[in-house]
Amino acid sequence: MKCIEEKMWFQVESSGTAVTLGKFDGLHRGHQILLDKIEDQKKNGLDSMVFTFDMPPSTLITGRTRQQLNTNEERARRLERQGLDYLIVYPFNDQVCHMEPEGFVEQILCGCCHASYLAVGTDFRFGYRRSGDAELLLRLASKYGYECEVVEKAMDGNRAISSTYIREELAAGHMEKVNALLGYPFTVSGRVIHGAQLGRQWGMPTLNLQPDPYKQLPPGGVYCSCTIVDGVVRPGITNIGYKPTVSDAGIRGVESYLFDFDGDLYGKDVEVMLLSHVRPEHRFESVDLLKKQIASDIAFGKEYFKKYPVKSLQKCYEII
Ligand SMILES: Cc1cc2nc3c(=O)[nH]c(=O)nc-3n(C[C@H](O)[C@H](O)[C@H](O)COP(=O)(O)O)c2cc1C
Ligand SMILES: Nc1ncnc2c1ncn2[C@@H]1O[C@H](COP(=O)(O)OP(=O)(O)OP(=O)(O)O)[C@@H](O)[C@H]1O
Repeated sequence: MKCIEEKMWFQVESSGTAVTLGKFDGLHRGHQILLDKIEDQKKNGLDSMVFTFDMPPSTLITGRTRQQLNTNEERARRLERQGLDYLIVYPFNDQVCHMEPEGFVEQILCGCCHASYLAVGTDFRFGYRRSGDAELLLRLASKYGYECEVVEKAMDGNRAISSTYIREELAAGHMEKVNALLGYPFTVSGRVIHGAQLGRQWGMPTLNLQPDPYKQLPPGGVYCSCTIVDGVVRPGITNIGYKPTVSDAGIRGVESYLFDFDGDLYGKDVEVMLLSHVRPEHRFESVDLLKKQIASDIAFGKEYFKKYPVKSLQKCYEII
């Protein structure tokens, strides 16, 4: 996958691209319909392209930085695994903000990206004050020589699936719902760092991650999880939080105990899939009480995985 980041003017080598546009935070089931559309255009000799911005457009306008379902790195990695040819992470600056919609189509989509096919959802907006929409893209199609497909929103009952909807469910810790809306398990990725090594002394070595500050996490607590280590999906149990019983550093981390695993993971890049909320994190009166509780969390997790098909997660990881 070719990634073009932070460049306002460029020319892709491809002579014709199939492009989908938007923020694509989460790459949820609705986004997946558009991704399938552009991949399908490969049969017509086009290269697939996702055109997105380096930060959500609302950030520049509201001045607030919102946490995301995916970090930009996670989004890029996922798209690359899916076989995308081009990822454009366009700078979202004042000049772009003030661009008229037709100018954007002519200069950027056609001029820089060589778009021959566009796929967007019905509510797609672009250009100055969001004045461009899917209808305009359809109207300009013959003038600029591209084909445009406008896709109906994928629904969950009577609510459209959107990144906003999924962020709400994630904030409530409803992992089953989050994962159903995404179409794959929500993951937190990071490099394994050193913890206080207490877990090892308790006979329960754990891997610790320091998640990206812009990554939205579910509420602190214990989750049944699977961790991808060197491409292998391993079941376990994860605590997200501050370890208040043993630490007052106030640093939120992600910590996983992998069942039936023994190995040195320091420095490795891993991904933790969060599958089901078990309980909130507590400050215990003593370390002994915490250890007892963790033993019971582990027993609970092992029971969970007797019912949950880990094999399907391995498959899901290999497909995406
Ligand atoms: C399944 C699980 C549940 C945990 N629950 C809590 C908790 O409720 N409260 C807490 O203070 N720490 C909790 N912890 C964090 C422990 O305090 C931590 O694992 C221990 O201090 C070892 O940390 P270390 O990796 O830095 O050595 C939990 C850890 C795991 C793996
Ligand atoms: N449920 C859906 N079904 C089909 N297409 C969708 C769906 N949701 C978004 N899209 C389309 O995917 C592209 C990227 O969407 P984008 O990420 O900007 O929106 P979103 O998921 O609705 O996020 P937000 O909640 O932040 O508005 C757009 O073309 C959009 O119209």
